[in-house]
Amino acid sequence: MRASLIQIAVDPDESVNSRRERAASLVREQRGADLVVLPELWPVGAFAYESFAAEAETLDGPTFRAMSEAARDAGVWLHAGSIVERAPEAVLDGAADLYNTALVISPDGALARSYRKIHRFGFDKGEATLMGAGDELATVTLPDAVLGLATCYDLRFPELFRGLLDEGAQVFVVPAGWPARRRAHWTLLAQARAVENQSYVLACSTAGTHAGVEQSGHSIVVDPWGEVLAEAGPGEEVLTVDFDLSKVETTRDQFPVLKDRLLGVTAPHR
Ligand SMILES: NC(=O)CC(=O)C(=O)O
Repeated sequence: MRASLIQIAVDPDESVNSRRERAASLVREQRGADLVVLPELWPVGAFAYESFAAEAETLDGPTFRAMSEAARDAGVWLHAGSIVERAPEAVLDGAADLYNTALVISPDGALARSYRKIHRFGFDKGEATLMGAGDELATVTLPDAVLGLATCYDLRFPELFRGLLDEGAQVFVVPAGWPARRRAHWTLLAQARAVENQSYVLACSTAGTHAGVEQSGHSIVVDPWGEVLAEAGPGEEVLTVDFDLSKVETTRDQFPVLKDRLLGVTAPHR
């Protein structure tokens, strides 16, 4: 499989519309990739809390439309990162208004799956205060691979990844707006999730600085043995990597730790 991770910069001197157009042209340049990945909340910036309500959109809103056209033009599967979703059910009493929602788009431009981030970042109160929590695991079956979806802070919660593994995931895709000051955790957690689940991890962060938070960049691709196959630098960059999906099965066969699980096993593993 060939994956391209678009580590787009989210500096505040660029408008959301301009970044959307730029992201769409970067996606169009990835023709030939099997999967293209954008980061978390790249239209607005993951820490730009004061802009969330104004930039919130529905699942068929401007980001989806721009990304859908770009995916179709390039003929690629696109994990379009996440958007601030304005939820249609918010009119119901007590339902959350906003969610941090990831979108996966098929090469014909259709929305194949959305995923509402389950673990909201609560350390600075922003996301956890402003957004609702998702409550559903999400996998997507591509022609060659089953993707498991997680977003940013989710990377710290191994039980989410075990749940995705039990639903058949072979490749975890993790868009993020990860802060540079915790970059050591980013790399370590991506490798840990890969090793413990004998799966690929494609983790795509934003670059740049917004709302006073320097973003880590350093998007990373880790194989099922925990080896780093490719890692970006700190700035805007497209990280393209070819990887062999059969390594998931060979790793699970040759070093069958997943067969030795005793606790919380909900599905058999080869
Ligand atoms: N912002 C996040 O979702 C996660 C994060 O910053 C972390 O360190 O974890």
